[in-house]
Amino acid sequence: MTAVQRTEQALLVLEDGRVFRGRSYGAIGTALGEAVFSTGMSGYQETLTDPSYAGQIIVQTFPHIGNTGVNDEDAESSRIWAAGYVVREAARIPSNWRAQRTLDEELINGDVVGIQQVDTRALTRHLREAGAMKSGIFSGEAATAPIEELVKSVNEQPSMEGANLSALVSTKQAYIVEPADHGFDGEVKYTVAAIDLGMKAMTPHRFAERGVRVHVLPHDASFEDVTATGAHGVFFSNGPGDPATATVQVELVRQVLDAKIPYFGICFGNQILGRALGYGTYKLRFGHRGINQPVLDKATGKVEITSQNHGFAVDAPREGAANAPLDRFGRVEVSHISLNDGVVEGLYCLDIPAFSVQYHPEAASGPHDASHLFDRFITNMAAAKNTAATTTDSTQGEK
Ligand SMILES: NC(=O)CC[C@H](N)C(=O)O
Repeated sequence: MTAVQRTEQALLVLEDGRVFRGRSYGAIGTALGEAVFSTGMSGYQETLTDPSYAGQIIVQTFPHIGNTGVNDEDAESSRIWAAGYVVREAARIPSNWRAQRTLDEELINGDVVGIQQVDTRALTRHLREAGAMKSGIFSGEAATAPIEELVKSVNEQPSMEGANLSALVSTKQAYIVEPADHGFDGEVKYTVAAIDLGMKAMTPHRFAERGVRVHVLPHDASFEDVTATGAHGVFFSNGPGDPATATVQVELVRQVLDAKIPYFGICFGNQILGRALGYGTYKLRFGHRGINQPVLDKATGKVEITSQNHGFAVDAPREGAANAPLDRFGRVEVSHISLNDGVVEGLYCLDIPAFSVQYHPEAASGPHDASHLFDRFITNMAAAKNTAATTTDSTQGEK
């Protein structure tokens, strides 16, 4: 592993004209995206390769990044999806027995432009007050242009509000994740159809290790594609972009709910369930990103420390059960709320087998407090399977 001292000048430019100066990190050139901060103290490899970060420039609040290098096992997808990367101090020499490359090399290999030596505390305070905003990193030749020109190009990029990024990150082809390949050697009893809107690799793994076969389907899968898999339940993944643009997916979820097929959604999948039920979604000022986000489970009163990465949220009433705006779906409860700011972190349907969370129970990286939600989904699938079996038996009996 080579330790390179980087000396090229780099600039981080925000849409409001504020400029932070630093040194280059990773690839040299220009990166445009929405500047957001993440409070995770570890797990930078998983963060960078999480497809939900497409179109975003990540600012790490933890001041020393790259300490444990990068390995071939911890990536959450086949590439870095973050549009750019901002750190205070980049580790020059990683130290970990699993490290295979430096993070600097990995950013260069992925052609991801970064910046180091930035006062990330000042930057985070600014984003916290002013909100996530359009930004750009410019290094090498690109950093020599007049600041007004850089601010202009930052402002000309499309906004995250209204962005539909599912086609960009989703698998082009359906594929199957087999429990046997994930350490499970029992009988496979359940099949899940997982709609990939930018799914992290750990998610199908969490199903497979519990003996659930996962048919991963592209973002535009139809209801027929879903039923053709013989799925006992339908899962919608995390993913980048504005949930207000997920019209195709919202329609599919409504068909799934109408058919009373068990549904489980994570993050984008929570926002899509919210919209399918008739609620709106809105953009948060600066979002929740990190692996130390406290959430209250209202049913048990327990607090889960969770992994999160979202800039939008569902707008639903937080007190008690109420009929969904589309009342054919019956009663809905906001099941989880953020203990930092009261934002909706989960939805639970009382009359149909559907629930979702805004955070990441697959936890890669992050604490495993919420992994029991995968078991809850399996319980819902078991109940639906039993009901189907009983109905079939009694119909046969009547004949
Ligand atoms: N991780 C996710 O699924 C993010 C969902 C959505 N793109 C948001 O920013 O809120």
